[in-house]
Amino acid sequence: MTRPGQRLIVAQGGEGGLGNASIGRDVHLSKGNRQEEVARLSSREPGTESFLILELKSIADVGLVGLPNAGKSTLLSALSRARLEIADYAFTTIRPNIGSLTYEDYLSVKVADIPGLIKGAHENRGLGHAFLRHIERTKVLSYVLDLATTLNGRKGIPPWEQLRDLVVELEHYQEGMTRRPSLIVTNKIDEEGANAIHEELKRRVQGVPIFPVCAMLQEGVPDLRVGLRDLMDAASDPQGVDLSKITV
Ligand SMILES: Nc1nc2c(ncn2[C@@H]2O[C@H](COP(=O)(O)OP(=O)(O)OP(=O)(O)O)[C@@H](O)[C@H]2O)c(=O)[nH]1
Ligand SMILES: [Mg+2]
Repeated sequence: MTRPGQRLIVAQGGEGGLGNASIGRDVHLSKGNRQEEVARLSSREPGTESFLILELKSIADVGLVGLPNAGKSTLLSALSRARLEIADYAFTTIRPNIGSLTYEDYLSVKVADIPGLIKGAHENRGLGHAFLRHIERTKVLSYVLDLATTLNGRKGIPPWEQLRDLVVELEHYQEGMTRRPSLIVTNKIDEEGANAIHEELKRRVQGVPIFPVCAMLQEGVPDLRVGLRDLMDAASDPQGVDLSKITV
């Protein structure tokens, strides 16, 4: 069900059968005749039964995907008025958050922040990839990459590998999912050395727009808002991320 007020019959009521109440009190029948009359009035088709498992799929326009700690929740807070839990450890977000981004012409775009994905999520590593159902129907994907994972001697996953891992996981979840209009957000551009990593990412990844931001200080966020809007409106010729266009 995808629209408010939508109706769906999940179990059909029975046909006929008027019940005892339909036999007037003033009708005097012998016991035998009464039973016959009750049977006659009650007999028709029984209703159907069904057992339902309902699964909620959030409906958002933009889905933020990224490794844990990339800054997805910080970015959603910067884009919208959502106030979210943000912390310096993996898997801070354990359920999806939705925030609204409103443009000057009052277009409101819903952005979903889901728990971080890691390589092997489709084999249930990390929190698994069940959360991807919440971004299954988004129009636009925004990959949030962390520029700081290898700075200051850290031994994290460089952003181009983060991107490749995310694309692989999304494709495992649903083939063709990464073909929808996409952009890349390179976060933590404020960190020393992040600019060079951002430049390297631009050399290694072709075909989708890349927006450097510092989600924490909301820098680069206005340009990102415009970029998201362009993809929503399909202003240019939007593309998804193509694995063959990532050099790792
Ligand atoms: N230097 C810097 N740190 C940032 C920036 N944005 C977020 N952070 C920090 O990165 C850490 C993770 O931020 P979150 O927004 O919780 O990251 P997340 O991607 O939602 O993480 P999960 O919910 O675990 O998947 C926090 O300590 C943030 O303060 C940024 O622009 N610059
Ligand atoms: Mg989070």
